[in-house]
Amino acid sequence: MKKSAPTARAAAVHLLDQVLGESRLLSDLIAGGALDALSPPDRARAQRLATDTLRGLARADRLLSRHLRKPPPLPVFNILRAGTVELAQGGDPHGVVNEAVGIIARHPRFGSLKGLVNAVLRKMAEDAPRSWNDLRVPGLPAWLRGPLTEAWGKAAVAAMERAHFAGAPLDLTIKSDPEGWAERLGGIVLPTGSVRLGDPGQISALPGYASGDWWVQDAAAALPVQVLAPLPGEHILDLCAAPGGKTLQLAHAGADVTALDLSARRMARVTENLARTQLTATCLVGDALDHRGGPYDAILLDAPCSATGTIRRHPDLPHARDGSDFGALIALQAAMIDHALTLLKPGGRLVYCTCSLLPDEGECQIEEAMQRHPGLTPDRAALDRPGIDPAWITEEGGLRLRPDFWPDLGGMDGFYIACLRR
Ligand SMILES: C[S@@+](CC[C@H](N)C(=O)[O-])C[C@H]1O[C@@H](n2cnc3c(N)ncnc32)[C@H](O)[C@@H]1O
Repeated sequence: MKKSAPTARAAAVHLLDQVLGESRLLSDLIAGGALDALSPPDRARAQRLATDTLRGLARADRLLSRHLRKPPPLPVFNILRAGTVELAQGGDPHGVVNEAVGIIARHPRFGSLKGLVNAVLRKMAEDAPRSWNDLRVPGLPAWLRGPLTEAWGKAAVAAMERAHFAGAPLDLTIKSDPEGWAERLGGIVLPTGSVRLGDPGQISALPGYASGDWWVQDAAAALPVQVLAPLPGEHILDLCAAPGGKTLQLAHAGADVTALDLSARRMARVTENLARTQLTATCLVGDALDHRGGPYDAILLDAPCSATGTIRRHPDLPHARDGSDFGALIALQAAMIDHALTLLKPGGRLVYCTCSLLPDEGECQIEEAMQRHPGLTPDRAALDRPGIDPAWITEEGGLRLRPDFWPDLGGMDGFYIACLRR
């Protein structure tokens, strides 16, 4: 018998099973082809439903707990969770309940629980739209909430949790004429020059995508290159480059860019992005710690990190991670800073950044690097850029960005950025 084509809802539930059951990240699952059997609009729907469900998981569980004596097996629970979130968002009860029942009916082990799914989701059809907004904003897990509260205080963490729950708009870095593109795409120009769109729909269908006039990049993620301030013809090493948003900025500024990343699969994205935007860079696959090139006028080190600054867009992260890899990442970041300094021209600049909210991956790295390397100094003047609030500048001379900043504009990713000179 021919297997029926997967639906967006079934694919979303399967993603949830893997994030919550196997601690897999959505980005890895999607890059590994998890949604390839779907049409582009269904792919977008499945991804949206999975991310919305992960964002609202605590609320969905709270509502469901009123009608479940104990948590059901994970695949059943996830169908109920996704259904509850869809219903809370105003999904058509008939369509949501029927398809959820159909998905569980086809499940090889839990098909017999279709009656439960039907009964509970019918109750959710009444409860969820009515009660959803009265429920508490979902909090971060203890492993992350603890260190963040220690660093930023309770009120700031509560504001971050609100920002995580609100999700993220789509930001674009524009080659030229941000005002014109903002008008064309129905967005706004942010104080730092990025263009922000509210509800963009299918990104690849937007004007300017195919012609390479812009690329997707959170406004905070666009700042490290603004701080580095590349000049035409400068030799610049982009040490952890993929998927390449910052490589594109450097190349667009006219720098002679060498872009390197450990992952061949992710580096292929850099090559694709360069081709689409008609920009050039030398692309290398390899370990940053083994790279022997230069000396370079400037180096951008966007080091691998906990990515805790990107939870607005990646609500799977708190569910799929537990912080056990932080120690190894912090050690790798320090080793990368030390190695990058060996590749820099005297007087050259190293911009270090991480999309992390943890001072151990930001402020502390820079303080410790300056202790290890006498003569290394923070370039505070480099942080004096349009749209950068002086209140974001830290004691040791870096820039701390948080998701709860720009609350009226829709927030920004969490980042730490410092420009060092030697
Ligand atoms: C934060 S991401 C970089 C994002 C990128 N700069 C951008 O703007 O699109 C970190 C990158 O570091 C890469 N990476 C991890 N370990 C590495 C290593 N030892 N050498 C080089 N790259 C590494 C990962 O593959 C990942 O692409």
